[in-house]
Amino acid sequence: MASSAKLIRLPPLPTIRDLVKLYRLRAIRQLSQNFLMDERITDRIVKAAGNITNHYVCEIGPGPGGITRSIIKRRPHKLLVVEKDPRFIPTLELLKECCKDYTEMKIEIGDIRNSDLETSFKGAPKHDWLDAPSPVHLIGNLPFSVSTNLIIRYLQSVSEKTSAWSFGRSSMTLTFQKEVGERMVASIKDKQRCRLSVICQMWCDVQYKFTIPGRAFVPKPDVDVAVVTLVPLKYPMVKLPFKLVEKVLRNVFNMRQKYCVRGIERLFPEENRTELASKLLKLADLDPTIRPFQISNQEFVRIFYAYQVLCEEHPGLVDYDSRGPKSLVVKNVAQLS
Ligand SMILES: C[S@@+](CC[C@H](N)C(=O)[O-])C[C@H]1O[C@@H](n2cnc3c(N)ncnc32)[C@H](O)[C@@H]1O
Repeated sequence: MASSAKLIRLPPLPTIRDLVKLYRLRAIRQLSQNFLMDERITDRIVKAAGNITNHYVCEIGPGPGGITRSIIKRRPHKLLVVEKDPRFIPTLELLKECCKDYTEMKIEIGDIRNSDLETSFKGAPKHDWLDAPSPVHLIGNLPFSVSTNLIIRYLQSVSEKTSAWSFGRSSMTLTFQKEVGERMVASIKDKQRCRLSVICQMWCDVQYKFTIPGRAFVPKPDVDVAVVTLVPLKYPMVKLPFKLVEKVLRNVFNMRQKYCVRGIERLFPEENRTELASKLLKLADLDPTIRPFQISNQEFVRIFYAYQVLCEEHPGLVDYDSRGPKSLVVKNVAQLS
C-alpha cells in the first residue's frame, strides 16, 4: 500500500487559511462541520475500514476532503462522496480529477438521508450474506446532528438486507460522539448500556476502534470523538422485524433504573398490563426484578420472541403504543379480550 500511495499525486489538503480565504468558508454549526486536517488521523480512520482497494466506498460528508484523500490513496474502484454543502465542490472536483485514472469518483451534493445507495453502487458484485463481508464500505466523519438517526436507519436496512446491504454484509466505519460510541459497544452490566447498545449488537459486530480528541478538529467540538466499525453478523441474533425489536427496547429502557417489569408493562394496555407482562416474563424465563442494563443480549432475544408470541395471540398489541391516544388503548383492550 505504501508504494502505490507514493505514485499518486494529490493536491495538498487546503489549509485552514485557504478554507477561510479561498472559499470564504466558515464552519456551519447546523451541519456539524468540524474538520479533520491531520493526515495521520484520516489515514487511521480509513485503515480501520479494512481493505478497500478495488472496492466500492461511500464517504458521508467529505467536507474539504481530508478523509477523501486517505480513501483515494488506497485506490478504491468506485468512490461516492455525499456532501450537503456545495461550497466544497471545487476541492472535491480537484480530487476527482487527480484519481480519475484508477478511481471512478462521483460527487453527490445533497443529504445522505436521501441517497439511494443501492442505485449508486449498481454494478457492484452481490455477495451471499454468509460469504466474506461485501466490497461495499461506508466511511464518514459524520455530522453529530444526524449520526444516531442515521445508524438506526442503517441497522434497519441491515436487518432487511436493503440499500448498501443488498450487496451483502457491507461494513460501516463511522465517527460518533465518544459517549455514543461507548454506548454502542456497552455489554451487560455496563452503566452505558442502553437501547442503542442492544439494537447495534443484535445485527452487527460493533467495535470501538479509537478515540479522536476534540482538539484534533477545526473548529474544536466540545466533545471527543469515537471511531466505530460495524460489520453485519452472518447470523443476526434475532430474525424478527426491526420495528418490533426497536419498540420493545424503547419501552424496556424507558425505565432504566427500575425493575425491567416496569418497562415491559408499558408494552401493554393498562387494563391487561400486569397479567400480560408477567406472561411475557414467564415465556422469556426472566427475573422481573433485574434492571434493563443487567439483561444480556440472549435474554433480550427471548423477550422479543415472547412479545412476538403475545402479538400473535392478540393482534391488537402490534399497534399499541403507550404514548398513543387513549382511543387506541380502548381499541386494543377490546381486541385483547
Ligand atoms: C464533521 S464534518 C466532517 C468533514 C470531513 N469529512 C472531515 O473529516 O474533515 C461533517 C460534514 O458532513 C456534511 N454534512 C452535514 N450534514 C450532512 C448530511 N445530512 N448529508 C451529507 N453531508 C452532510 C457537512 O457539511 C460536513 O462537511
